[in-house]
Amino acid sequence: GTFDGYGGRHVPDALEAPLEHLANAYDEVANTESFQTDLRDLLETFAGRPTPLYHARNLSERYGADIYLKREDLLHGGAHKINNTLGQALLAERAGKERLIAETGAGQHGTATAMAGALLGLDTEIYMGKKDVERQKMNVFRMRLMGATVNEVTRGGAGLADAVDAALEDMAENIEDTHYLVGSVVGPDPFPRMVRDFQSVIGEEARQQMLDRTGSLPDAAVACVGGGSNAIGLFHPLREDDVAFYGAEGGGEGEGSGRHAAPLAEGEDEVIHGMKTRVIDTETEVHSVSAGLDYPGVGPEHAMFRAAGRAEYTAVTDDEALAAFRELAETEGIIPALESSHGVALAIELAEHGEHDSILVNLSGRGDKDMETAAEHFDL
Ligand SMILES: CC/C=C(/N=C/c1c(COP(=O)(O)O)cnc(C)c1O)C(=O)O
Repeated sequence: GTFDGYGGRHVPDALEAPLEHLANAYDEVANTESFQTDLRDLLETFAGRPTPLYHARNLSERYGADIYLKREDLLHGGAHKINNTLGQALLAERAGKERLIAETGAGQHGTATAMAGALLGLDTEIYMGKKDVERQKMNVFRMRLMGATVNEVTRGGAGLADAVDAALEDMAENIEDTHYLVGSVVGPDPFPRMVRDFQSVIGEEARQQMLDRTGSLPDAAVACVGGGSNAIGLFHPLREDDVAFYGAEGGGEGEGSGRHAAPLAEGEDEVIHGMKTRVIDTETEVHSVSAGLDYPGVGPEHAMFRAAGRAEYTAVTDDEALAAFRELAETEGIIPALESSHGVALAIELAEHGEHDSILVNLSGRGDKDMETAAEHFDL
């Protein structure tokens, strides 16, 4: 489970065996007809797949390029996270686990985990930084409404990385009856490749939809990058194609500000949360206006793509993301999540510079959860 030296399983010995067991269980079950049938049925009838590929005509006209949006914002729960939580929860159920735990920042992964837990009758506990509990209140309420316990994490920076730490500790203590449903392509093997496989439904659908709609593949694929799961889900099925990849990271308050969440564009090679990957440096304070990008590390497959020059990663600042958030709302009547707004901002920049004629953007989630934050920035 490595990606050209990135990834791996950098964990205490006590976790080696349980993770090897999970990896074997995944490899055995994931490709069986029965598992795929159950997962496909839930993705269709519970989550609402396939998601539309929307041609954003107004935005395309404004910038002189064909911009297509993959509408993961229309999924049940409002983001791509449900693709992964249904897959992992089905695995956990088959493994006889009685309890799900998860980390969350934007509360979308926490909500999607609570949905899967309620659906399959599994006890669910979500670890969420105090800072994020306060800025994603609607999602905290939704999780509790579905019977999940939301455990407010106050250690460290009370953010997403601290929630991951707390969840990893819980996993180590309760491995017998508990599955840690990791919310992005991060953590020790098998999590990055397992989450990638569950999110690849995005790129598989979008690839076929582009061919059916336009007769060809897009010149470029663009997605925001927090842990990296919606981006890798779009990129991975296209990795052999002649399609340029652009990842938009949380540039926070900008280069030199010392406050960002852009490990690929501005970090260094390090180990974090059981994986060798790119991490922001120790002098930088992890920050993003969007809770879902507010994480100091990133999936190892992206570190590999960056090192191989297969993808280009750009730090998109809070202000640039907020501007794109508002522009999409006004231009297309679609309110994106603040996370997804980073990808929209990068797509607009690419279109403006005339680098590509057709650009496919992953709209990873909707902005309902961000209304309070947006109201602090826009006096409407
Ligand atoms: C797992 C922690 C990340 C969360 N969300 C991340 C997120 C992201 C970034 O996560 P990745 O796709 O894994 O990079 C993008 N779009 C939306 C709508 C998100 O909610 C969460 O807790 O909901």
